[in-house]
Amino acid sequence: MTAQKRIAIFGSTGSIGTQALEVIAANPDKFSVEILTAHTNDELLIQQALKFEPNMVVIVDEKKYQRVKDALSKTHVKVFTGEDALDEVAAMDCYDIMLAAIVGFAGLKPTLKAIENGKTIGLANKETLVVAGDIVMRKASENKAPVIPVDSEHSAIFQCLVGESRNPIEKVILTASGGPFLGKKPNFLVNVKRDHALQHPNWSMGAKITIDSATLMNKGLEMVEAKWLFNLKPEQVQVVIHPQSIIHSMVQFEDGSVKAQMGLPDMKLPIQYALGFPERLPNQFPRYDFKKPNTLTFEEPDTRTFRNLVLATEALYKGGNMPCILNAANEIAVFAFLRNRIGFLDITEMVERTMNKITFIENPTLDEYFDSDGEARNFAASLIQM
Ligand SMILES: NC(=O)C1=CN([C@@H]2O[C@H](COP(=O)(O)OP(=O)(O)OC[C@H]3O[C@@H](n4cnc5c(N)ncnc54)[C@H](OP(=O)(O)O)[C@@H]3O)[C@@H](O)[C@H]2O)C=CC1
Ligand SMILES: CC(=O)[C@@H](O)[C@H](O)COP(=O)(O)O
Ligand SMILES: [Mn+2]
Repeated sequence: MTAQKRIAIFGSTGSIGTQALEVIAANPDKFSVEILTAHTNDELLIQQALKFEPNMVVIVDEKKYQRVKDALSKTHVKVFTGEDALDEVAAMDCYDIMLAAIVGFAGLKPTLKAIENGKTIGLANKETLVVAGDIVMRKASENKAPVIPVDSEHSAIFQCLVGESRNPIEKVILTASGGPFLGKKPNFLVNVKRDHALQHPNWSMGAKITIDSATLMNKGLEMVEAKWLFNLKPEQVQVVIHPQSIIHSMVQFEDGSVKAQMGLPDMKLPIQYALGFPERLPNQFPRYDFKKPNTLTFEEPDTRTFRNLVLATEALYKGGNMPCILNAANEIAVFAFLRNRIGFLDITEMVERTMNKITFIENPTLDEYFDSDGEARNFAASLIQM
């Protein structure tokens, strides 16, 4: 019997984090939970800690610390608080695999810390690679820290590449559902509100990524993520709309052969695959039924309407700090849209204006990525007050 893998879930109270805990609960002989972290959701963190009895938890919001500490006082769970605590526990010896499931730029620093300590990373947080993919992948290689994708498209590509290490990739084809506004035009999109944009047709996810799917920025971020994970040139990354989300992505090899990974849209599968890798673990997840009449369709993205895909492609080709700028502006814009401060189409407008404003750096240091992120956020935020 193989030893239990010791898991640290950064972002345990989110959509990915809670599904990861379901996977772990179903496989107690395979996994133990050592670290759980949350931003502000003290109640769920406490419940999770009482159930899984990790070594330690982090509640980033210092106002919630005492509540968590009191609630766990009769357990052996150590409680930490503050942003720096994420980096500190990421450097600890008590775990083997970090599931990087914090949303946004905030996930970058703890993930880098885990990489510097040679941990295996199950990477859900795509923003980490969008912001500083060159540094993250270089450090991962220097520290022999495997990065196993959790994002469904990248997990699909990773699965297609198993056993193909000698065979160059011609291109990868990322599938996109098209989101809730597939087929809609700007005259419709100008009026859409957050509640409609939060209705993803196939996946149940956190709010930020759900809005990104509706604007197609999610696929733009995933293009950059794919470049770094699989060491691709920008022209080797293609996007196709596949509204059913059954094919999770494809790899085309030099002989023209295309491999696809398929299944029902359920994030528990890529989460379980990353935690269990290289083993495939049995489970009771629902299966795709080929006997049911189903049509799988593919179409070109409408980039005249969903211009985020154009902006992200520009950032992908330009490189340097441009994807970091794109990401920062997008995070500010999505946050503002979720609070009804700006309209749906303003998201793209804000990202474009920020990309045109912030100084381009071809080979940024980590500090310069942090500076670019801060400058882009400030500029994007200044556009909201207008
Ligand atoms: N959900 C999905 O199906 C998929 C998600 N991903 C990616 O995975 C990541 C997580 O997504 P998802 O689970 O949907 O997000 P959620 O919003 O559901 O969860 C985010 C998690 O991060 C924590 N968090 C938020 N802000 C901070 C912060 N500033 N510092 C520390 N922790 C923070 C939250 O804590 P709290 O609850 O306390 O606020 C929560 O635990 C994203 O990068 C997303 O793009 C990729 C593919 C699919
Ligand atoms: C589940 C997952 O990986 C998401 O990134 C999903 O792919 C979003 O759907 P879209 O294809 O609509 O962006
Ligand atoms: Mn995805």
